[in-house]
Amino acid sequence: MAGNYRSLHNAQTTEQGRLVALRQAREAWSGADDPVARLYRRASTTLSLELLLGIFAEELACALPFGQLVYRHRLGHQDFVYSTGVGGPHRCDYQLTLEGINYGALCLQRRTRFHEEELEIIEYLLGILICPLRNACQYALVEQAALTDALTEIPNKRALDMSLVRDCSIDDRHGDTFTLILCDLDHFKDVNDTYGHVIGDHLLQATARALREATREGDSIFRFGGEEFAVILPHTNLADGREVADRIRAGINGIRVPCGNQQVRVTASAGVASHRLGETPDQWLARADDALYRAKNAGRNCTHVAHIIAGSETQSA
Ligand SMILES: Nc1nc2c(ncn2[C@@H]2O[C@H](COP(=O)(O)OP(=O)(O)OP(=O)(O)O)[C@@H](O)[C@H]2O)c(=O)[nH]1
Repeated sequence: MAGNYRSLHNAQTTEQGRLVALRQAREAWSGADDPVARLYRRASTTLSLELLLGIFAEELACALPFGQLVYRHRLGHQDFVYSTGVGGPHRCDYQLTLEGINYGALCLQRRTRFHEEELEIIEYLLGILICPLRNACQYALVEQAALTDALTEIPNKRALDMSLVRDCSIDDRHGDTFTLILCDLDHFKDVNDTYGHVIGDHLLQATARALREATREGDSIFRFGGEEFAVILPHTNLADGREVADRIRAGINGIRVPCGNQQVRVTASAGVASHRLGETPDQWLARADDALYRAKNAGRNCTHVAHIIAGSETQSA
């Protein structure tokens, strides 16, 4: 009995000792104020690549002076670039890999050369960065997939909604002109019914390419619904937006999808609306949709614009 009590007592003492040691280790770690402990702590607080690299740059700057940090990585179908500071003639480059997978390239530059012990510090801190960096890259890919249409590989309706909100507020704050084009393939149901969904899918993919070709780098294209696409043109007024819509429609008219001994082709209708100050994303979208509706009613294969004349809204072909 006495032996049992002693071993129970010893076990409790050991448990308590472990707990105290863990507590002390945790307090020492969370209270430590060196770049290594801080980088460990801070890097685990975010899945944002941009924030993570900002944290890394801050902690690295506490450990050694550098002029510029540039990080580049191809994430899915987008290039991600983070850059901070001003460069110099001396540089060190790192290819960041974990378990054989590439997680981008990081380059540090400054005016004086890097010493051996400084390179060791950089490599040590990169060793801490790599796991959180992998998590952030994977998160960015998931986020990208959630905003991308799987068939056409262009941004989807969710991405359009986010863009409309952002562009409305930029216009309201800075008076920048944004024009929205809604573009819908004509009688697309007939294409599917006559030639099958696979041909329909090829046409949708070719339409996304035609949109890309007819627009500029700074313009944004989206698959809005089944056979409906949207384009947002920054710094563009209604008249120029209309021209772009016609160029897009001409591009779509030029698509030929081979099916047996036939070439399947399609036309498109478009509705164009420029954002008005104070207008909500839904109101802006509704005006473009209304213009598109009128283009369809006018016989399709044409562009209609929404605009205001003396306080009342009219459409023009
Ligand atoms: N192949 C294919 N078809 C799709 C996809 N998404 C939607 N559709 C088809 O697009 C067609 C849209 O038909 P409607 O809304 O009647 O429009 P429409 O036939 O183009 O007629 P209008 O727009 O009035 O000219 C339907 O047959 C949908 O099945 C897709 O991802 N792939």
